[in-house]
Amino acid sequence: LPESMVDSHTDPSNPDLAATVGRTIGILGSGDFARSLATRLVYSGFQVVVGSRNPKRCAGLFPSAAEVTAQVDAVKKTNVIFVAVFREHYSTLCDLTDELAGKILVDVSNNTEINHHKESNAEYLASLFPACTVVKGFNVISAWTLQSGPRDGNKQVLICCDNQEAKRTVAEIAQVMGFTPLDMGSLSSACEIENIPLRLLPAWKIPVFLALGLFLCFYTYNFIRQVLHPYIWEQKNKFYKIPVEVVNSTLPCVAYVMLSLVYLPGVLAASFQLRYGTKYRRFPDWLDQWLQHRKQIGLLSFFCAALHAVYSLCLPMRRSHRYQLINAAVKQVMEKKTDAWIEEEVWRMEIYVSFGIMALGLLSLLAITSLPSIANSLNWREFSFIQVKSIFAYSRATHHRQRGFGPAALAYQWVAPATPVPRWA
Ligand SMILES: NC(=O)C1=CN([C@@H]2O[C@H](COP(=O)(O)OP(=O)(O)OC[C@H]3O[C@@H](n4cnc5c(N)ncnc54)[C@H](OP(=O)(O)O)[C@@H]3O)[C@@H](O)[C@H]2O)C=CC1
Ligand SMILES: [Fe+3]
Repeated sequence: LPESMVDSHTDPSNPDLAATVGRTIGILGSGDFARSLATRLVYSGFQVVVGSRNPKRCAGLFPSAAEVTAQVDAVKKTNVIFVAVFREHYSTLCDLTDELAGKILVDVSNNTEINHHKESNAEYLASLFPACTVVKGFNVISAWTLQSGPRDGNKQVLICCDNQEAKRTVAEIAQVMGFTPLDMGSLSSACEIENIPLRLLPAWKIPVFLALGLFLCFYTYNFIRQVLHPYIWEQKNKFYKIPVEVVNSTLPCVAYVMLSLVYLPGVLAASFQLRYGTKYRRFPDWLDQWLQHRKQIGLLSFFCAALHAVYSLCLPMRRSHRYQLINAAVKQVMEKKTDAWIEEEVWRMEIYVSFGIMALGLLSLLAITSLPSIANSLNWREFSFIQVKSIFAYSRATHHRQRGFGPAALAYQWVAPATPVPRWA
């Protein structure tokens, strides 16, 4: 599992860090990534030397503090070299084999497809230059993030390498640049790191399909009840309900089922542990998966509830509603009734709306506290206070305290994952 390398290096008076600044860093390539990297390195206090096949042509594109020369010259001047070149062109660097021997090569490359090649780009580079130490890193950072600085955008730089010393050096450089290095272990993790920028919201796939499936089921049911049934049995044309009313009665159904699916796996996990009498036994895979998707399911539930609130607010805006109101008024006049007030109906509606607003408020609180930046600012008790006690009775909490912070306690949470995952996931 990834272990943050930050802790041992956060001290700004760290002599290792001080030694990194002022050091010369080499970059091979003069493309977008190389330019952004050079800019950031120069800002961070490093000497930069860029090795290009055509130094004259591209020198103007780099900050003036960076030296742009031929590849061979650049390589000779430094021990740490970022290879900002595409994998397909790695073999053209083989002319530099002698000059590169014994140096640290940082592979920053990405692929266009998941598992496109048999071996990762970094392992391929290492096989081309066996006398070098290859470190994988920085590929999860875009050229844009490098240029604009780590203030906005992803801060974590995932690093892996077989050599601890080289990995430490690159981690220190990343840290001086303002990024947060994250140790991902040996070079065999490179494949995993290279796949990260290519993944499309991996944790959201199942929850989104679940929400869509539920929506489809409930929509069909509501459509049959509110539109098809009156049409067939009473010959009433209620097709105008399709875009707003049917959708609006479907959304809360989806929201409720999704919310119950957030809490159900926790109960199942607790029963599982009670049944086996231990918290040290792994949950079955399906339950583990389910536990890990609770945050996304919860946020989608909140999304449906919020949409329902907006739809409901807009109901009286519709023309159909206006016509119905006028028709009812006309009918009332014809019947010579002057007062349509029904006390019971009035109270029902007032209480209904009030509860709806409060429910949405509570759900917003759950959703907001599940965001990592906010969840991190709460301690365990505060977090469980909001996540658990706002939903469950107090007795649950005493149960947590007896069982400690084991998976059973986690199981009641909306967000705490069953297995720790790196923040970017
Ligand atoms: N752009 C981005 O946001 C990111 C890019 N990366 C990675 O960084 C690397 C570089 O990307 P990027 O800068 O965008 O790409 P570019 O196409 O802009 O630059 C590639 C550079 O490679 C150099 N090069 C060296 N040998 C060759 C060769 N034989 N044929 C062609 N070019 C060669 C060229 O520099 P010269 O002519 O001076 O030798 C060229 O400028 C890639 O591996 C990419 O996956 C990773 C993360 C983000
Ligand atoms: Fe409602």
